[in-house]
Amino acid sequence: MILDVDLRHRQGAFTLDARFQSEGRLTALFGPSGSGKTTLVNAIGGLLRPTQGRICVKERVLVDTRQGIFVPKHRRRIGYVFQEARLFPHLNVRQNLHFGRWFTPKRERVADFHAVTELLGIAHLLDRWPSTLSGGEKQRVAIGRALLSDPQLLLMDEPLASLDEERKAEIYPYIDRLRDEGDVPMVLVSHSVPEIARLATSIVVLNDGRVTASGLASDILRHPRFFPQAGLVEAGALVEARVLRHEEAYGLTVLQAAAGTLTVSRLNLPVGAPVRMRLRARDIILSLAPPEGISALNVLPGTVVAIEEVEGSGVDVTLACGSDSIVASVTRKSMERLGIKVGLPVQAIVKSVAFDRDALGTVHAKNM
Ligand SMILES: Nc1ncnc2c1ncn2[C@@H]1O[C@H](COP(=O)(O)OP(=O)(O)OP(=O)(O)O)[C@@H](O)[C@H]1O
Repeated sequence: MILDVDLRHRQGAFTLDARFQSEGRLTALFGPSGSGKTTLVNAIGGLLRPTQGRICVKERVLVDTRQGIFVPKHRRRIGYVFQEARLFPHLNVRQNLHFGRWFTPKRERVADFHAVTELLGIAHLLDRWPSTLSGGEKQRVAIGRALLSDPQLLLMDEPLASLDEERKAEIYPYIDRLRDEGDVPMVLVSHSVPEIARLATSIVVLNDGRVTASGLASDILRHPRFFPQAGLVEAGALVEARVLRHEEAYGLTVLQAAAGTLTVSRLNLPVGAPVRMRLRARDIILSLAPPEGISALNVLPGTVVAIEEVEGSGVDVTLACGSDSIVASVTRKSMERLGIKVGLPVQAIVKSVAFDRDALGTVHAKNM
């Protein structure tokens, strides 16, 4: 288990009461402003002492108030990256990176300077001064500095929040690589659904100091009800696909997912390239028969596997489409009119596909 947290902490009128476990290589802590994300990260990092509870990172007990254990922050081997890069202005990039190693005992230094700078694409910046770097470059150096301290875990508290969309898109592929190729698990605080859909393998949803959901990113993102603050706008299923072919004459790309094929605006990706798509629950229309005479190109056959009532007049209908699962938000009235029940075969008409592309961030292909 990478993270095992069960803690209570009071600060003023606010109480954090958080319990979750995560095996994720990148665990996103998601929730609205004031829900307790930073408080939780600070408790894991040792910047605050929780009133009560237990925190384990990779099976190592960092806090156990019952047993009187509280490992001080400099002994936790946890790297921190904040919203602002906080580089030392009087040190160049190389010196800033070496500073990361300063507090790690020599025998415990395993992170390879060359490998880290290559992975983050900062090897050509080593002699530059922080003031000459872009926001995205500064954050990559800050991540490198944290990694070179040989942490057991990397905590990132909204590291991209102060960057514009273009700079964020520049950093995403590096975080993808760290997640997939590096050996340091990460915790990312974020309140951006597209960001966590792009990066997270596990998600912990916080609301008003409590964990309202936690689990695999693909499971959590399917359910609109876990994202009340995002409304139904952002939530949806994550579906992996590959570029099957391009239809140049129409400016379209056909993607192959387990659920079927989907046609979207021409993507600048080679045939065979993997794409992670988000099919938002509110962008799925259900039909009992294969639709005819409509302009939508994306219709996926599926079977209803679950129906969940949500607040208000809505219902979440989960479909199995091949080995993918897709959620549609429909009104209770539509559900009754169509006679939707578990086991019923239906057609999911996908109005719009949101997906991520390296270096381009999230793109929306509408009304295909
Ligand atoms: N030192 C403190 N004393 C009293 N209350 C505090 C203290 N620090 C934070 N709080 C309160 O605790 C709550 C949780 O704050 P926290 O910063 O953890 O939220 P957050 O989810 O990280 O928010 P944001 O996304 O805005 O950074 C807030 O209501 C905040 O006002």
